[in-house]
Amino acid sequence: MSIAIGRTGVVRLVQRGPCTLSGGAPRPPIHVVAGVLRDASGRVLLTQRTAGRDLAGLWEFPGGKCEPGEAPDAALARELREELGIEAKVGESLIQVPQQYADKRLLLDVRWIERFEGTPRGCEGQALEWALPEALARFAVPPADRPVVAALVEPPLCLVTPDPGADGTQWLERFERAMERGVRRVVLRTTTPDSAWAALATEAAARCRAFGADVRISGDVELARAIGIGLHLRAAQVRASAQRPVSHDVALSASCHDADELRGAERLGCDFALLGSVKPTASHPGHPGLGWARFAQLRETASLPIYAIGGVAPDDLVAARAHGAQGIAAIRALWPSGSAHSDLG
Ligand SMILES: Nc1nc2c([nH]c(=O)n2[C@@H]2O[C@H](COP(=O)(O)OP(=O)(O)OP(=O)(O)O)[C@@H](O)[C@H]2O)c(=O)[nH]1
Ligand SMILES: [Mg+2]
Repeated sequence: MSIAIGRTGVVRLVQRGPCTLSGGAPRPPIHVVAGVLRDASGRVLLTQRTAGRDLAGLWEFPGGKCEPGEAPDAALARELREELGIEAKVGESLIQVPQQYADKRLLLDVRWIERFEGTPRGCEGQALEWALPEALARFAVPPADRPVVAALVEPPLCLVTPDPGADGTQWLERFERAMERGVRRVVLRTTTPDSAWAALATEAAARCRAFGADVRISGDVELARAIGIGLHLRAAQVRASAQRPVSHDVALSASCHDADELRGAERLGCDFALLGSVKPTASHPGHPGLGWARFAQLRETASLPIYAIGGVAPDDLVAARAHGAQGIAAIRALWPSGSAHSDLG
């Protein structure tokens, strides 16, 4: 595996095989803790890796390796003292990203910094930049940091729509209610694509625009073009696509089940993937689900943001983030029931 800087400034992994010891056992990950420091105007601190170190020149969240026996909170407070000259109160976890590099496996454990004393400065000669979250995408970052940046700025929930059935009006009402309850990313999907679906999807896309939500259509390049929204590829389409099916100014994402498909999604320049099924689901009887440990292993091989899908609900968000997921994607768990008072929960 080698590392290449892509068009978007994100550094991408070029995978040539699993990162293993000569005997074939995976190397244990290096536990790296990093902190998200914010200033009064909500800007986030990035620091630039200095010349002569791995990933030199790239921008990262300040932090470093846990020493043997050292607790992660203490390690992060020590790193921030050494690197920035501040005393920091380490807070909750943002995301834990397992990531394979050419020469090592990493667990990038990112914590919010609740508060700090002192003014951060580059004690090791590193450059510092405070950037608004929406500007973070402009920085060239290591592969493990791409899911971290996404966790800071992109929606944690992704609704995949259920079939509209016979009552399109009711479907649209429920769709709007999902938006009202905070869904800000949608994959419009049906198993019965027809002209009624095209009309409904057009309506749903207009609702998304009104709510400022990101929206893509599953599987149908022509319909995506006609409505003027992003495209979401089915896993079989990822496998069948030699090149990106839409131009770079059209948002592209994909559904994946394994490492090959994740690599395919990354190769096509998808900005996120859905990976599952994580848990057993009623729609796939007899399929045990990947489980969180396998989800994290697959997450390691790619650097794009990945939502967990399949039997998961908003209750699973903490587990999802602890296994490197951007969040959870769901049909049922994000689709409001008939009662106007029931919650997404
Ligand atoms: N601190 C930090 N390290 C990161 C990030 N992303 C990422 O891939 N890494 C990788 O994590 C590894 C450990 O980080 P580090 O080099 O800061 O470790 P350290 O502060 O203990 O420094 P040292 O080993 O040079 O003494 C490096 O390989 C680095 O490239 C990030 O956002 N922050
Ligand atoms: Mg460091």
